[in-house]
Amino acid sequence: MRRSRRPTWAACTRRWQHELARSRRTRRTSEDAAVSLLEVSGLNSYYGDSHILFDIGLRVEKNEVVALLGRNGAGKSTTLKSLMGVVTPRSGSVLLDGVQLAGRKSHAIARAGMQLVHEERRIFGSLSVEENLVIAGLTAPERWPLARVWEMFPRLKERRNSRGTDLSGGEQQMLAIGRALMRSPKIVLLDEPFEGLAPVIVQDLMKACRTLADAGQTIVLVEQNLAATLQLAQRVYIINNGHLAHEGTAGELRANPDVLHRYLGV
Ligand SMILES: Nc1ncnc2c1ncn2[C@@H]1O[C@H](COP(=O)(O)OP(=O)(O)OP(=O)(O)O)[C@@H](O)[C@H]1O
Repeated sequence: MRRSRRPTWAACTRRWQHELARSRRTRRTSEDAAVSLLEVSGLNSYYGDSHILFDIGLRVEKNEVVALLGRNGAGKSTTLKSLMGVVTPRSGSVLLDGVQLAGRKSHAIARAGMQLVHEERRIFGSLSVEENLVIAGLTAPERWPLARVWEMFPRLKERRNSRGTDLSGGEQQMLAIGRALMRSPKIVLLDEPFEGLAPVIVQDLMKACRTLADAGQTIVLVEQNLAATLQLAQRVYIINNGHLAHEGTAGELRANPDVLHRYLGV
């Protein structure tokens, strides 16, 4: 009787394998939960002697749209430029998918999977839409097929043979975003994509950004258009005089007139 109650060797092995698999599953889940796609901490940036960003910290999860809001001159664009290495932060950490990017050159940061769409768009005016896109993808380690950009921005497909200078402001902005996407980025930083565009064009572009977000593209958005921002973003950070002043979901911000008034003047 006593002997029959003892577990067999095979039963021990099965139990051990089961425990091992369970611990692996648990470990993978907790690691995934702990590490965001982008983790920024203690970021300090200067222009010459002027201290512009003070200990900025933020996180962005994969597939998330996160917005940076704040008054003019608050430091939003400088934050994007500091992430992208256009401005070299004096201290702090920028981890993309666990890789440290702070202090690296922009081209290395681009190769690591981050793309900044500048406010001034930076497209080649003398080249066609298609040429602009193909050139953008040339040196990328991975790239989107053109068909995927056409799918995201059907308007660009219609204008594929038009020169950059012949496009409307909204089309140029689509092309600038399309150029970033050609490099198959893990994260796209959009600096004021709706700036200077007519409301009807903003609606078109918003639709395209929504499609992009729904397709799982991770985005950090800096934008003055609060209504558009709160429609697109799931979470929001407010920067005030170079300091992080507020963090929350878009819904929480909408329901918080005090914060809206204090930091955004609305
Ligand atoms: N190249 C530069 N040299 C010196 N100071 C700069 C430079 N660019 C921006 N600044 C200053 O840094 C501060 C933050 O500017 P930044 O452009 O980051 O603000 P922002 O929140 O993006 O505002 P905006 O919406 O007006 O662009 C401002 O005081 C601005 O005058």
